[in-house]
Amino acid sequence: MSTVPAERTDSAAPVLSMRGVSKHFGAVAALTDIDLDVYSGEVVALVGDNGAGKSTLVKILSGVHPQDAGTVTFDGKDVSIHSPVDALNLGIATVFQDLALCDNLTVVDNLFLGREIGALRLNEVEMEVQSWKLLRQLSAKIPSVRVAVASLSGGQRQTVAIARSLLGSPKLIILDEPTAALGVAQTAEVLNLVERLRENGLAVIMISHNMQDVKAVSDRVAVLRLGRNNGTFRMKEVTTDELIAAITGATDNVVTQRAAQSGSAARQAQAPGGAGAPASADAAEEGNGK
Ligand SMILES: Nc1ncnc2c1ncn2[C@@H]1O[C@H](COP(=O)(O)OP(=O)(O)OP(=O)(O)O)[C@@H](O)[C@H]1O
Repeated sequence: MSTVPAERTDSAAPVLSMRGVSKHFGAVAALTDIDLDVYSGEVVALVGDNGAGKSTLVKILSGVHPQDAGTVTFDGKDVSIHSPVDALNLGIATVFQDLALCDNLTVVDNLFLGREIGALRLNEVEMEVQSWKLLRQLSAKIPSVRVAVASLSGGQRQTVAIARSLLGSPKLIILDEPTAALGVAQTAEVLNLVERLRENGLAVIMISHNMQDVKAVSDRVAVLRLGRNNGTFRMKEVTTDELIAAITGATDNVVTQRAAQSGSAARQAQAPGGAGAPASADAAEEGNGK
């Protein structure tokens, strides 16, 4: 298994940087000491088994839950995200699985719900023009913006939800299982859309349980296991088996090796004579590729 962490070495700063982020729910440690970087113009898949902490991480970034510890840096500034409005104002948009669309309203109405154009009298024409502009930018296949969202396919509904999140001009868009429950053609449509987001320079975090989708569209993949980082990999350099091993814990990766090595170094240092601790610590540093 690859033990090289996929940290980027280019000079651009990440748009999102999380360091040491932890979150407890009572006695449950949902996240412990999480680090995550996401750059503009890249898609990072966030994967992990059920209960690994993916939703909790996303909820911290979208202002649903505050973290207990750690820092979040967004667009070069340390930020505190106390509410969904804070997240949106910063430029972090999240499309949750339920999509939060109103089925009985049209595509235009859903896109502009709560931010209608026109103070006293709605400017329907302008909203329709803006809707088509937005959907064209995403190469979206929507038959008409005047049909009720209820009549659209799952992929088209996902498209409308993503387009809606773009109206606030976010820098980071988080997609929570965007292809869950979609057929083959609709999945392809949504994955194309994710590529458009990347082409438009957005940073994208995509939660997914589907390794095919992850491989198809991600630049990097961050694995969570039991609420901790369990490796970040460049998509081109990792096999599906390696990813599954990191998700299930079937194979140790650099993070768990490092923790084990630090533990054994500490134990050796406490042993009579204490020999070996510095060498083990060095080995751990080398193993981390630093
Ligand atoms: N509001 C909450 N109250 C109590 N415990 C919670 C809460 N939200 C999450 N947890 C716990 O935190 C841990 C991480 O859950 P989380 O939903 O973040 O995982 P996940 O990776 O998104 O899982 P899934 O893929 O099943 O959605 C789990 O043990 C879960 O039971």
